[in-house]
Amino acid sequence: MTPAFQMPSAALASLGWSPFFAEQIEPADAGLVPVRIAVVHRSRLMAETGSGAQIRLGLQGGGTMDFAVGDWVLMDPETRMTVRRLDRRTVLRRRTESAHIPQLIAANVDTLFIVTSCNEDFNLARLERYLALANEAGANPVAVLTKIDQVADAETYRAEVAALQRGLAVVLLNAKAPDAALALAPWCGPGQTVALVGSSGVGKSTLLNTLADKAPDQAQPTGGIREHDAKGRHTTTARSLHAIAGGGWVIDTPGMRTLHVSDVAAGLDVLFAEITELAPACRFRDCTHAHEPGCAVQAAVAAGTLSAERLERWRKLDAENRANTPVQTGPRGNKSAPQRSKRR
Ligand SMILES: Nc1nc2c(ncn2[C@@H]2O[C@H](COP(=O)(O)OP(=O)(O)OP(=O)(O)O)[C@@H](O)[C@H]2O)c(=O)[nH]1
Ligand SMILES: [Zn+2]
Repeated sequence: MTPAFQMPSAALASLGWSPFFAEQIEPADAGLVPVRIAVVHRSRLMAETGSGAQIRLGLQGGGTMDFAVGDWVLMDPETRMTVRRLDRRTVLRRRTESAHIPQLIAANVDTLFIVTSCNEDFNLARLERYLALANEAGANPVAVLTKIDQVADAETYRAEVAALQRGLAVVLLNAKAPDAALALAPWCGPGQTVALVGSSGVGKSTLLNTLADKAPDQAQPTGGIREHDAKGRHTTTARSLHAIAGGGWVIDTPGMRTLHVSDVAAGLDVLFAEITELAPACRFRDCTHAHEPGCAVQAAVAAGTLSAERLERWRKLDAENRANTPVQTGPRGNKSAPQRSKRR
């Protein structure tokens, strides 16, 4: 009935629609229209339709908690009610200290720009936290190092960051320079969705404004001119989907003070692949790579092929992840930290 389902229009494709979503359409969905969530407010949703306009979506009971910016939903075009959400290709989420349920950050993100500055914010352990999040989400991580104009030796950071994960792309830029968007162009383009994450003040809003090529009156306030609330926190906390000049979509996220890891076991395995791959050679299947005899990981440290600092950072993140991740099954329910996974 709706031609969009048989053959997605160019507009839908440029909005990020792909066979992954088209395959979820069932005969019973005839007449419904796919739209993409652009803003999630407490009690309402705004969506992009592919025609350039945002519309307000109605909800069939329940709040907006289960929706993330970037989600695809099927809408009844007459009532503009949300009928159902399509399965996500990727999903970024984090558990805040107080929340029992992981909070949704963004959905269907192809590339995660992990933004850090070459000055105060620069920290390998912090980058590893974001990498674990990206890996777990299924998004391709790209490390974006800003403020290269403020340090003398920006290039020296490149190799350190690239070594954090196999195949990791690293981009160095001045977020305020007009050519900043050019450096990120390989990951942007029609149908591509990127998200910006990182600490407060590293240049995410500056990059967003460059990418989205916004008129000054529509621009996201940046650190210099931003208002703060009574607690001294930034007031811009909403995340939203913005069109990128030249194609693609960018989702901004509020600056995160501390990213606690949880629910990222698979993400850590990808990040620390060199450790994950050595573990099967350890004598004990549940080796903690700390003091056990016959530990292949400790042997690699002794041989100089694995740095002790890297192993220590793995240990810390792995322990934090286990402590913060509730057990899904088992008689004790959500009470205890999981047992060591059997890696063999
Ligand atoms: N010199 C220089 N200044 C930058 C660069 N990137 C950002 N800034 C400045 O740093 C300050 C903070 O930048 P924002 O873009 O607001 O940082 P943010 O990451 O969006 O911060 P939150 O919104 O709090 O998460 C602003 O004054 C920017 O102008 C850069 O590459 N070089
Ligand atoms: Zn071991």
